[in-house]
Amino acid sequence: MKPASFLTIDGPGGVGKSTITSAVVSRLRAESVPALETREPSDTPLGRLARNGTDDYRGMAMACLVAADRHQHLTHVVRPALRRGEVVVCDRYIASSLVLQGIDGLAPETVWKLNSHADRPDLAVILNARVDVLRARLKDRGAHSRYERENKSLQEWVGFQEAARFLEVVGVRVLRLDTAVEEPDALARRIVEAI
Ligand SMILES: Nc1ncnc2c1ncn2[C@@H]1O[C@H](COP(=O)(O)OP(=O)(O)OP(=O)(O)O)[C@@H](O)[C@H]1O
Ligand SMILES: Cc1cn([C@H]2C[C@H](O)[C@@H](COP(=O)(O)O)O2)c(=O)[nH]c1=O
Repeated sequence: MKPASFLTIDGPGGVGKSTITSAVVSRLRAESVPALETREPSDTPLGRLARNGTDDYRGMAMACLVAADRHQHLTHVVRPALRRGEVVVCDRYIASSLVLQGIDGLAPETVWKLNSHADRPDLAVILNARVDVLRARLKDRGAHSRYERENKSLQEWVGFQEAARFLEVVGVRVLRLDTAVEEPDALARRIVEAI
């Protein structure tokens, strides 16, 4: 199997995506593997509009906004880094669209079609954790968005299990990890081993 160079990390709000993305990148760099840490929505004006706009944009409008940002991100950040030979580790990608835009009422097939020109990850990591753990982490840390404020942890927990199956059916390699039972460093080690 070819080593994964485009790695995405998705899962419910508060599951530990940002923590584990950083831990994976640190571990890769410690092993002298050049790695880029990035995220979606991206840190561009379009990405900021999506990240800060979850109260203003819903359904198809939000799905199009995050898909447009995804293309901007792929063109200006992800593909150039891959061409330089870096491993790209992206906090949130298409699985988040399948689940969150799904919660807004879109069918997975619609979201997938909208993202049909977006690069497929070499490895899609899907993090999950028991709903009580997700809720406790969000309560401690505070909500980042409408999805987290509206107490959607159960829907996200189910949604990411379904998204993992959907991605496997369309041929994406998926790694499922439970962040309620392992510490971030142990999870990062398992992800780097899977690369
Ligand atoms: N494996 C883990 N074990 C214990 N606590 C964790 C673990 N991973 C993350 N946490 C804690 O859970 C909280 C949420 O983590 P983090 O912000 O990385 O989640 P996230 O999935 O990126 O959230 P969001 O979707 O809101 O961006 C943080 O306080 C973090 O320290
Ligand atoms: C990639 C992606 C993101 N979103 C939304 C979900 C959140 O409200 C923000 C991201 O913020 P977080 O701190 O990472 O939780 O963007 C979305 O709705 N769909 C997507 O595909």
